[in-house]
Order: sequence, then C-alpha cells, then structure tokens
Amino acid sequence: MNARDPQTSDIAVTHAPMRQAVLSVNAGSSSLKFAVYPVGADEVGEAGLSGLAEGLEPGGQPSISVKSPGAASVKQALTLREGETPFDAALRAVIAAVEHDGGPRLLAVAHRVVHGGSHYAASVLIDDAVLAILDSLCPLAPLHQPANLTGVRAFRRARPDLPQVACFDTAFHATTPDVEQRFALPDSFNDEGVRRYGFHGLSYQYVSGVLARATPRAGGRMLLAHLGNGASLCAVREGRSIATTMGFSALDGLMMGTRSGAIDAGVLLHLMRAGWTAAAIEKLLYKQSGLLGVSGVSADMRTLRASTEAGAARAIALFTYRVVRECGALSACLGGVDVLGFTGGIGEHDVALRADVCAALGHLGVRIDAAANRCADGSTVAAIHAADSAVEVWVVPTDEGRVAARDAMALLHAGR
Ligand SMILES: Nc1ncnc2c1ncn2[C@@H]1O[C@H](COP(=O)(O)OP(=O)(O)O)[C@@H](O)[C@H]1O
Ligand SMILES: CC(=O)OP(=O)(O)O
Ligand SMILES: [Mg+2]
Repeated sequence: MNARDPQTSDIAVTHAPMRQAVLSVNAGSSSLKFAVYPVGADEVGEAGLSGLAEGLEPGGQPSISVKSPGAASVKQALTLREGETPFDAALRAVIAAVEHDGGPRLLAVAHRVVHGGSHYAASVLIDDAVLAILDSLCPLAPLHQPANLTGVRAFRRARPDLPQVACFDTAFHATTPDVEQRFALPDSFNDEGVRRYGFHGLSYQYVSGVLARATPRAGGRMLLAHLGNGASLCAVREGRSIATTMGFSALDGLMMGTRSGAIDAGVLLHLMRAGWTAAAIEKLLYKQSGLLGVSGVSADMRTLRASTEAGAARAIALFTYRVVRECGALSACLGGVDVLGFTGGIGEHDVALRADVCAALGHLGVRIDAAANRCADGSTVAAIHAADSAVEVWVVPTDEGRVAARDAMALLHAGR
C-alpha cells in the first residue's frame, strides 16, 4: 500500500463507459461506502465503480479502496492536507476517483440516511430545512444518523452544484399496520412519535424487487433476513412490509455485531438504579454487546467461525437462536411463509448459519438443498431450497445503493 495523495495520483482502476451517473453514499462513523450507478434512458444500472474509505475515526489510519466491476480492489492510504479531517480527505478521494477524466457526469448524490422518523415515508431532496429535521432525529439512531449527516454536509460543501437526496431505511416500513407500530404505552407517546419505525428498508426494498422478478411466489408471503453488522427480519406481504424486528431505534430485535437487540426494559431500569448514565447504557447496548459482548472475542462472524474459544460458539448459538425465534414471530404475522430470503454479509455468506436456521424452521416446511446452500456465496442470486420444500429459500446479495440511486433519479425527474 502506498501513501500517495489520491487527489493527484492515479488510482489504477478501469471504468466501463458511463455518461451520466448517481453517486450513492453510505457514511458511517468510521467508514464511507460509495458506489456509482449509471443512469440510462429509463433505468439505473448496476454499480460501476465502488469502494470503501475506512479508518475515518479521529486518530484512525484513513485509507480508501476503489473497485471496478470484474477487477480487484485497489487500496491506498489517505494523506491529510493541512486542517483536513480524515472524512474530508476520504470525500476528496471519492470525488477524484469518480470524476476522473472521461468519467461520468454526476447528476446527484443519494445518501443512505437511517432515520426519517414520522416526517418522511419516502426519499427527499435535501435542503436546510430537511437537514434540520434529520438532525433532530440523531438521538434515535446515535450509531448511524450523525455519521450519515456528516456525509451529507461534507458533500454539500464539496459539491453544492449537485442535488443531494436522503433515502431512508425507515421508509419501506411506512406500510406496516398500526398494531405493528404502536407500543403498549399511553396513547400520547405514539402521537409524539415514540413508536416502531423499522430499518434496513433500502435493503428489503431491493431484495423484494429482485425476488419479485425471480419467483412468482414472491407476490405472496416473504420472510426476509438482513443479517450483517446490523441485523433484522422483515415480513413482506404482496410486496409491502407488514412487520419487522427493529423498532423505534436500530437496537431492537435480533442480536447484532455489537448491539444487544431486544432487551427487557427492566434491565435498563436496574442499571439506572445502579448508577449507570444514559451515555454508559448507550455505549453498552450499541457498542459492547451482541456478538462482541457475548463472545468476548469479536463482532465479526468470520472471526467467530474461525475461533475455538467457548465464547465464540456461545455467541453464534445465541445469534442463531434469536434469528429462529423472531422468524417464528414474523411467520405468525404473515400466517405462513412462501419465500424465505437471506441477505447482508452473514446472510449472503454464512453457509452454516443458513443451514441451522432452515433446519430449525422445518416445521414451516423449509427444506434446503445442502449442495446449493454450500455453493451460494453471495456473488449472485441463488435458490437453495430442496425440490420438496414447501417454502422457497433464496440468497440475494443486497444493493442498498441502487435503490437510493433509483429514488434520487425519480425525484429529479419528478422535479422537472
Ligand atoms: N464468508 C463469511 N462468512 C461469515 N460471515 C461473513 C462472511 N463474510 C462476511 N461476513 C460477515 O458479515 C458481517 C458484515 O456484514 P455487512 O452486511 O457487510 O455489514 P454492514 O452492516 O457493515 O454493511 C460481519 O459479521 C462479517 O463477518
Ligand atoms: C440500521 C442498521 O442497523 O444499519 P447497519 O446494518 O448498516 O448497521
Ligand atoms: Mg449494512
């Protein structure tokens, strides 16, 4: 890896010809994922150039990896200019990599923003007023929203000429019924927005669309599992979300990489009486729990699979159990399951996890084909059910950025 300034250096990547494009951005607290989507006459195509800037936390070792389709990823360290933050340096490198000589003309930047609250049930063009509302939602998604908005602000500064669009993880779940959204709290809380929103909506929208084209049974009852660093399930009926495991925040539901998932509120009262502050509890639930907390080894499923520590096995068993348990709940909401879909880093790649979850769902009529399951590596859409399975089982590599890019183009067309 070399430490050349990417603004002045040639990142050795090749580009498929692309005249106009949308840049999709997913800005996290320590990383920034991006992908460039070609805009055709009436369709947003598959990602061309894509990449990841990492080590953007204060004191981190910032680097950027850029990948063209069919080529290996090229990684290089980022050199900070005077007064520049790692995030700004990453942004500069992203823009330089995308808008190289002969590169596409960018029409918009589509930002994944996790929380739209009760304000937005669809993507929106960002202006100062929108940004102020999105800022007010930061306490509801402290791990994601501030970082998402840092990305928005940085791109607005760097490219004020480009329309910036916010695409929400919550929007896909706006169709869930009142009983799904409501907490059993006094009614006034619901009116104030204390209710269940759900997340990973861009991923569920993408996967639902792919499955709708792949199988006629996707028009019925689908149980989708997005299992990555963040993890959730979504029950989709006739293409619309009817229930999901995340709620008011991205803490609810399944166990995750560093997040606890659902936890009895009594535990929080217990901690508060023992003197824990809100900040300490937030850190515990968002950053120190989940696979990391239970295993004491790692938040990364690959590391846990390779580990011989008892904690690693314990964490995997609990993760699996929680997925199975919530699959039971959501299959009840659906009244049965026609299609089960796996996505996210773990869902797309972890053969053993899929096998164990599917074995536990045998009572629903789920049977997988062991060889097909072993072959499904997340590089392409794959059916993994056995011929006698009552439920179709699919592995779908997700692409949240493409949904965001499509929404951005739809907004631009609508504004014309
Ligand atoms: N081959 C694999 N086997 C098991 N888990 C994997 C594999 N590849 C990636 N993962 C897991 O996927 C998770 C990250 O998922 P991903 O969807 O990429 O996360 P993010 O939410 O950051 O986008 C990590 O726990 C990682 O270990
Ligand atoms: C909402 C959420 O949990 O997102 P991620 O999986 O990217 O952490
Ligand atoms: Mg993700």
